[in-house]
Amino acid sequence: MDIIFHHPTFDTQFWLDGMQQLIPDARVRQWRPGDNQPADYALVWHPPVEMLSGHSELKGVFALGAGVDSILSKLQTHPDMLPEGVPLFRLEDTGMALQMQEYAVSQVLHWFRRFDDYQALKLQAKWLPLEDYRREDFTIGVLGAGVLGGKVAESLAAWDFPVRCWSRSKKNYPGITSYAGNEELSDFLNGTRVLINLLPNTPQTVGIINSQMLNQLADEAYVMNLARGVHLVENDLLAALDSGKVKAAMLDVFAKEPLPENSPLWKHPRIAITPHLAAVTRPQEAMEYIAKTIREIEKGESPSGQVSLHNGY
Ligand SMILES: NC(=O)c1ccc[n+]([C@@H]2O[C@H](COP(=O)([O-])OP(=O)(O)OC[C@H]3O[C@@H](n4cnc5c(N)ncnc54)[C@H](O)[C@@H]3O)[C@@H](O)[C@H]2O)c1
Ligand SMILES: O=C(O)[C@H](O)CO
Repeated sequence: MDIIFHHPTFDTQFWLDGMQQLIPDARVRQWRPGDNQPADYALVWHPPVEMLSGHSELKGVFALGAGVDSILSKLQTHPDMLPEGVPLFRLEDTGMALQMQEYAVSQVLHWFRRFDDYQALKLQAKWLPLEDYRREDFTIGVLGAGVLGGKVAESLAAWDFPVRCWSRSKKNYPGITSYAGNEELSDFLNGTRVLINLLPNTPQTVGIINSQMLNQLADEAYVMNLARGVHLVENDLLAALDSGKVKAAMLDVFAKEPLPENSPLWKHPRIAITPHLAAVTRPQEAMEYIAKTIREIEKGESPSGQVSLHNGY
C-alpha cells in the first residue's frame, strides 16, 4: 500500500514516521511536485491540484483538519482535482472536541461571572460588586450540532446552563433542546443569550451571523465564532456591539486570516481575539484515526468521516 502526504506547515517527517509505525507494511512518502506515481491513500492540506488529479486509483483522500471548505472551494475551480468516486474523509474529533470544550466553557464562564465587567472596573480602580447573572437568563445556543458542536453543547449543559442547538436534522443530546432547519431558526435564536458558532462553511451558512440573526438574540447577547470567519458579517457585529444588542464577542476565525492590522476588530474593547486555534489537529490522534479508517476501507467497510460533496461538509 502506498500513502502520500502533503501539508504546507506540519512536520512532514513526524507524520511519515508516525503513519509508517501505525501501518508497517505501507510505503509512506512525502508527495513532491512531479511525483506522478500511483498511491492508495493521500493525506493532505491545501493539496496542489496535480497531487490528486487523474489519480482515480486512490481509495481515499484524508483532509488533515475538520473543515474541508478549502478543499471543496478549490474543487469549484478545479473539478478534476478529486477524481470521480474517490472518497474524501475529514478529521472527526481526533482531540479537537476537548479543545473546543475548553475554549467555549472557559469563555462562557468568564462572561457569566462578569469578569469582563470587573476587568473594566479594575481599570478604573473601582470596587463595585455587580448583580449576579442568573443561569435562567443565560441560555446558550450552539449553531451546528455535529461532532464538535454536540460536545460543546454537552459540556455546557453539564455546567447547568440551559442549552439548545441548531442543525440540519434533530439531535437527541440529553438535556439539550434541539432545533432543526431554517423553519426553526427563529425559535432557536429567540431567547438565546450566548451564541456559539460551530457550523461548517457551505453556501448555505456563509454570512449567517448577520444583523437579522443578531437582532433576534436576547438583549446583551454574547457571540463566539469558532467555525469560520465567513460565517460572520463583521460590520453587522460591530453595529450590534455599538447599539448594545451584543455585549461582547470572542472570535477565533476571520474572513481574512491573519486578521489585517488595520481591522477595527483588534481595537474594539468588547471583542476578544485568538488566532484560529480553538481546536488544532493533534497529530497522534489524527494518525490513529486515519490508520483505523484505512484498515476499515481495506476490509470493505464504510467508515465514518466521509465528506458529502453534495452537502458540502
Ligand atoms: N476554529 C478552529 O480551530 C476549528 C477547528 C476545527 C473545526 N472548526 C470548524 O468547525 C466546523 C464544525 O466541525 P464538526 O466536526 O463539528 O462538523 P460536523 O460536520 O460534525 O457538524 C456540522 C453541523 O452543522 C450542521 N449544519 C450544516 N449545515 C447546516 C445548515 N445549512 N443548517 C443547519 N445546520 C447545518 C450539521 O447538521 C451538523 O450538526 C468545521 O467545519 C470547521 O469549519 C474550526
Ligand atoms: O478545520 C479545522 O480543522 C481547523 O479550523 C483548521 O483549519
